[in-house]
Amino acid sequence: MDRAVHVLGGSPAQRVITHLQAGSTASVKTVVCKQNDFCRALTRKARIRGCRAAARATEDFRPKLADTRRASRIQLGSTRLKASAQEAPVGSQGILSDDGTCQVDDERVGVLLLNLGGPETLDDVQPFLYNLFADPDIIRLPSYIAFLQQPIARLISTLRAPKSAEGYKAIGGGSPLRRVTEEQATALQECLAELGQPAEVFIGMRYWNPFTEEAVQQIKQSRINKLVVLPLYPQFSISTSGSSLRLLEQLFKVDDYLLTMKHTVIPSWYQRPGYVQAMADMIEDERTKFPNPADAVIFFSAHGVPVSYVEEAGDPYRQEMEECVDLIMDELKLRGMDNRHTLAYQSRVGPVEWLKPYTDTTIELLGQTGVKSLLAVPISFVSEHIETLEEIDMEYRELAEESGITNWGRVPALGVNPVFIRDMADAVLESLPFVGSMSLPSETSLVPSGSVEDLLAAYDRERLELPPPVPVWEWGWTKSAETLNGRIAMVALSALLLLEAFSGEEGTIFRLFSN
Ligand SMILES: C=CC1=C(C)c2cc3[nH]c(cc4nc(cc5[nH]c(cc1n2)c(C)c5CCC(=O)O)C(CCC(=O)O)=C4C)c(C)c3C=C
Ligand SMILES: [Fe+2]
Repeated sequence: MDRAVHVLGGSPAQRVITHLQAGSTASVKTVVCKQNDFCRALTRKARIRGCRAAARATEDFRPKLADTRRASRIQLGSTRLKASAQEAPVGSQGILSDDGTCQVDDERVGVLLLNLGGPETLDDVQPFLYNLFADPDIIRLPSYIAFLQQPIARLISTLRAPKSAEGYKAIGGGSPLRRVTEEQATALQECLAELGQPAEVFIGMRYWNPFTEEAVQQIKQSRINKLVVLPLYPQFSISTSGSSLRLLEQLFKVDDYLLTMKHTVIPSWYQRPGYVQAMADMIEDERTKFPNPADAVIFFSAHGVPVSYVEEAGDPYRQEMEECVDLIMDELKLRGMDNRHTLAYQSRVGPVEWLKPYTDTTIELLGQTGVKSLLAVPISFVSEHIETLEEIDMEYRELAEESGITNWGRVPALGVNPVFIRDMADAVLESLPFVGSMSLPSETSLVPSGSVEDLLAAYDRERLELPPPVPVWEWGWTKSAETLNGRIAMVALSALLLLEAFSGEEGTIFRLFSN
């Protein structure tokens, strides 16, 4: 079958040569290259192969590349070398024949699991926190004080580290996130193989080992040419999947191999039937452990985000979370369980307002209103971690008991639950037809104006055929007075933090961040 080939530049000679070496027929129409030797190599290779038309066509275009290191899009002439874009990954094997056709084969599928990462030892806690707070998607500073991001991250991570370390100590001295994510990767890889789709599964953590940068190197080494990016967060948030995708975008933008690799993103998957079913199964199991299961309040506790993310920046997190809870409750109702339920947000950090209701105040309130049985369901994450093992199992359980709740239960995180893993494998299989390389010339930013819609569009040209895009979030200043007030507060906060840091006294800000 003839397939259109689009070759993007970079490490150019090698690419074209690889492209010309094996395989069979496809046609090449457009070549985007960064450097002149790309064209030179193409010419040489075409000559060696006796492909005169191709040699002439590429030679003709060489002068256009002279004096420029910027990418250029070159139409190679429709009759000699035909190509339309976005179908053949660089690195795929192909041969260019005299009529300018070249076939592409050798599919190497990869799945990149994105996750947060967590400190593995107590010594890792402060540097892990530094990486987290240095992320502009976690602490969003106005552009004119963006240069303070790193000093602020250093300060807050130092202030918070003792409290965080206490939590990690209580759960065995480190986060289980890496181990669980590795188990999930292995299970997913095995499941995909069983389903007849061999794929290599990689892990890219945002703030700790194994870092996303390493995953990306492994993807290159494995010469993956079809990549499915799967953030391990069921619901999308700017602060989690958004941040990881933004980092990935930066890494892709500066790497020619990755820039042209076919890939797609599954931005969120809270609505997938397998995930909903797996959650309902786990809730059903734990519910039966209560003396009177029908009385247990099903208490969904999600990791919070600052309210400004949702109300100013358009983060779809709260909406996706509420829909997710509704879907799980619908499933439980279908199974004959009509328990009362509630959703609250935990783990707030720092002095700003976070999504409400807060988990702690809701537990107290439920206790005050006479609730005796409570089943906690961690909803925003699929692995055990500090927020489930320490915050829910220890802090909130204690608070529940103090509030008069006598029967406590907690649904485990999904981990390698087979229904869940199978659903993730299905999600990968379903996304494969949408895998396509990026269409944008490499000098253009892949995230043109920081909107998530554009970000996803850049990652997946077929996005519109996938479930509807998440709403746009805006960067920088907006005109609303509230935003302005928020920004001013942030500047004031930064100033206070610096003042406290220099004075060496523990003031309000210290207490806010270290609690
Ligand atoms: C959906 C999940 C998560 C969202 C949303 C999220 C936002 C978010 N988190 C912080 C600050 C911290 N998070 C920390 C740990 C942590 N966060 C998540 C998940 C989400 N975070 C997980 C799974 C973990 C635990 C990882 C582990 O080690 O087990 C921490 C460190 C722990 C602590 O000190 O409490 C901080 C700090 C912010 C500011 C934020 C949104 C802006
Ligand atoms: Fe967090």
